[in-house]
Formats: sequence, structure tokens, C-alpha cells
Amino acid sequence: METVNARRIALDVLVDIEKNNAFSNIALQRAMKNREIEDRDRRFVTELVYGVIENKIYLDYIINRLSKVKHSKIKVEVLNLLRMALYQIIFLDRIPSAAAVNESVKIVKKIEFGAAGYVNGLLRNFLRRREELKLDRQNMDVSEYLSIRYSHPKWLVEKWLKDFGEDFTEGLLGGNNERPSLTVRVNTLRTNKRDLIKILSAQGLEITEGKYSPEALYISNATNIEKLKAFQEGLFQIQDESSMLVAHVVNPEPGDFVMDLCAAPGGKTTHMAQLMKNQGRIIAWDIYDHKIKLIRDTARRLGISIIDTQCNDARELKQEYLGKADRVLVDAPCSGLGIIRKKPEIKYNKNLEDISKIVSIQVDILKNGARYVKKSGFLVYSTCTIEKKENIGVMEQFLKENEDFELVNINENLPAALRSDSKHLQLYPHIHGIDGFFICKFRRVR
Ligand SMILES: C[S@@+](CC[C@H](N)C(=O)[O-])C[C@H]1O[C@@H](n2cnc3c(N)ncnc32)[C@H](O)[C@@H]1O
Repeated sequence: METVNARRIALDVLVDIEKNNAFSNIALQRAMKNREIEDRDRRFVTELVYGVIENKIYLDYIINRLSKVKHSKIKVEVLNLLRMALYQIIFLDRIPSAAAVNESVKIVKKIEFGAAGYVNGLLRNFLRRREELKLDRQNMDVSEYLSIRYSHPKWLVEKWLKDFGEDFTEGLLGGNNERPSLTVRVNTLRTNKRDLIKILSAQGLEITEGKYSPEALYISNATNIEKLKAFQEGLFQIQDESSMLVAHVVNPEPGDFVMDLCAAPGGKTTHMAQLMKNQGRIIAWDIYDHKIKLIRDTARRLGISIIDTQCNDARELKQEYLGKADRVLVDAPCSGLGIIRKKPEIKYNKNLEDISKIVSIQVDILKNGARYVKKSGFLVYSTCTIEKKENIGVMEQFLKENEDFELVNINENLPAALRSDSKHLQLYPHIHGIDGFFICKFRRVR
């Protein structure tokens, strides 16, 4: 095993994310791939990276209260080192504060020697003044307090306060900062749940069964999962339970012709193929060529042969498929505000304008998707967001503009715990403990 400095790797990942706008999961993978790093160190790097991103606004609030240097003048490497040190002191009980400070000073001496005194001084000052730096909720505006306490941008907190009220919003903000277990889908084309549990448990993994989806397993101590033989042999696929519910709502049958218009990286496409027992045909489109490869690789690993991948912009209508499909899935590009638990940087990268832009893309893709559905066929619309405009808003607009379609009640395709009076489904991380998702289904009646 390589001797690594987990804090140094985490710092490099944080700087990569900040400077290059990289996704946390991809930056982490890039930094640790093909390196012999002990599981314990991998977990620590991951914890530091996610912990800092999740709590960035709060950590910066403290830095700004203590720093004599203006925020914009602090070098990005030094800033992230400070965030990381404060995260360890405030949130990780198992790490003695002195170790967090000393290790950070050692690192700063290597990357920016002149800043060592500044980093040391600021961190020691925090330890002395910790009590007086606590947030005083009573004397703060509610949105400002929630924004700093849970590190979500103020505009988003204000929006959610308006949409959902204070208690719901606070629950949601807390839920977004929870770290989810890894969830996998058993590949029933190759194994079954009982056998997979045995195989994974024998590797020392802690497994529990999913709450909602019949193929879901949670792994609480997963690291470097893609290295496992069981993964490489295609016995399972990494996928959140919310996402698994979508294929069950589409409910395809063996022999069906299915179109998946926004398919990469292929989680739902391969799940549908699984439900179809690898019989029939699925056309899987995505606008990005490099993502098409991900669908192909996953399908091959899982032993699926019925998926035909094509690089296509789903906003362009393809005449040859008009009225041909038994089922069409539009798992639309969206703001992603339901998966902040997994990709915490999402909360900092979005704004209201992005939401308006994405709604018009969703409407266009759904409108085309409808044209491919044969009479009595089904169209399913899903997103990984909790934003009403992208969900109910798009659903209602579609129904208004497409009289040939009716809304189908999806409760019969859902587990009992998720059935409700609504025909559609909206999931929230703090209520359901899984990603925030929206799913609705239409039937073509004429
Ligand atoms: C929510 S993701 C799909 C996730 C996928 N269904 C799964 O379960 O793994 C949305 C996808 O839509 C793709 N996309 C965005 N705009 C598109 C367009 N105009 N046409 C087709 N695909 C598009 C994105 O590249 C992205 O991969």
C-alpha cells in the first residue's frame, strides 16, 4: 500500500472542484483511481471532501469572522485548507483539535510557506473564541440563519421558505447534509438478492435491504466498490432507490419496444432491460457522445444485449419512430435539487434562471417523447429535483397541451409505503430517506 496523506489528497480534490468546477464524485474518483490507498484513508478523504462542500458557507462564515485577510484575497489552496481544518475541529469528534491544526500547518508549509503563520493563528484563534462565534438564531433573520447553519445559498433558502414553510425547509436543509449509504440494484439477470447479500457480506460489507425497491441493497461501509469481483461480474449496479422506482413505474414487459430519451449513464435503461428479462428492444439516447459509452459499458458488464444506444438531441423529432413505442421514458435533465446529498456542489452552482431554462428543455423533450408513443402506450416523466416548476408544472402544462394523453395513477406500481392520494409521486430526502425525485405517467388514449 502507498503511504498517503489523506488530508493532502482531500485538499487537492477540493481545489480541483473549486478551480475547475469539477463534480465532487468525479474529482474524488480521479484522485484515488488506480492508487493503492487503504480503505480507512479512502473513507477519510471522502469524508473531508463532502464535509467541506456540504458546510462551506458555515465554514466561510467562521473564516470571515476571524481572518484579517479579505475572503477574495485568500489563495484557493489556503482557503480550502482552512475549511478542512475547521471542518475536522467542529464536526469530527474523533479527531483531536491539536492534530487538525498541526497537520494543516504541516501542509501549508509545503504549499504556501508564507501563509503558515496566518493558518496557525486563525485556527488557534478559533479554538479560543469558539463559544462567541456560535450562531445566535434569536437575533438573526431566519433565512440568513438557515443559510449559514446549513450552508445553502440564501436565494434557495428564501425560495424554499416561500414554497414549503420554515419547518419543512429546515428538515430539508438538514436532510440534504446527511451522507447517504451507497445503494445498489441487484442484477436479477445474473443473480438474486439472497445470493448477492451472501457474496457481499463475505467481503466484509455491511448490507441491509432497501426500503422501497425490491432489488435495492444498502451498503453502509462501501469503499472502492467498483474494484469488487461481484461488481466487475455485473452482479449489481450502483443506483439510488428513487431512481429504481422509475423503471417500476414504466413497468416494461419482455418483448416491448421502449425508448429512453435521456438515458446516460444508463441506470434506468439497464434496469428496464432487467425487468424485460433482456427481451425486446430499448433505444437509448443521450445528447453527449462520451456519455453513450457509459451506457454501453454498463450494459455489457450487466450482460444486457437489447439496448441500442444513439447519440441524439431529444429535442429533435425523429420521424421514423412516430407512434412506434410501447413505452417512452423521459428522465429529463433537471436542476438536480433532489440529489444535493450526493452532489453537494449542486446547491452552489444553480440559480433561478437555470431553472427557467431547464423547464423549457423539459417541455420540448416531453412533447417529442409523446409523439413516439403508440396508441394505448405509456409515457413516463421523471426528474431528480424537488422544484415544482420542473415537476408538477411540466406535468400540468403537458396535459393541457396534449389532449391525446391522460394522467395515469402510478400507485399500483409503487410499494405500499409510497402510495398516496396523488396520481404522481414526489419524494423528499428528509421525509423518505432517499433522493428527491418526481415521477408521473401518461397514457396515450387516441
Ligand atoms: C437525469 S440524466 C439521465 C439519467 C439516466 N436516465 C439514468 O438513469 O442513468 C439526464 C440526461 O439527459 C441528457 N440530456 C440533456 N439534454 C438532452 C437532450 N436534449 N437530448 C438527449 N439527452 C439530453 C444528459 O446528458 C443526461 O445524461
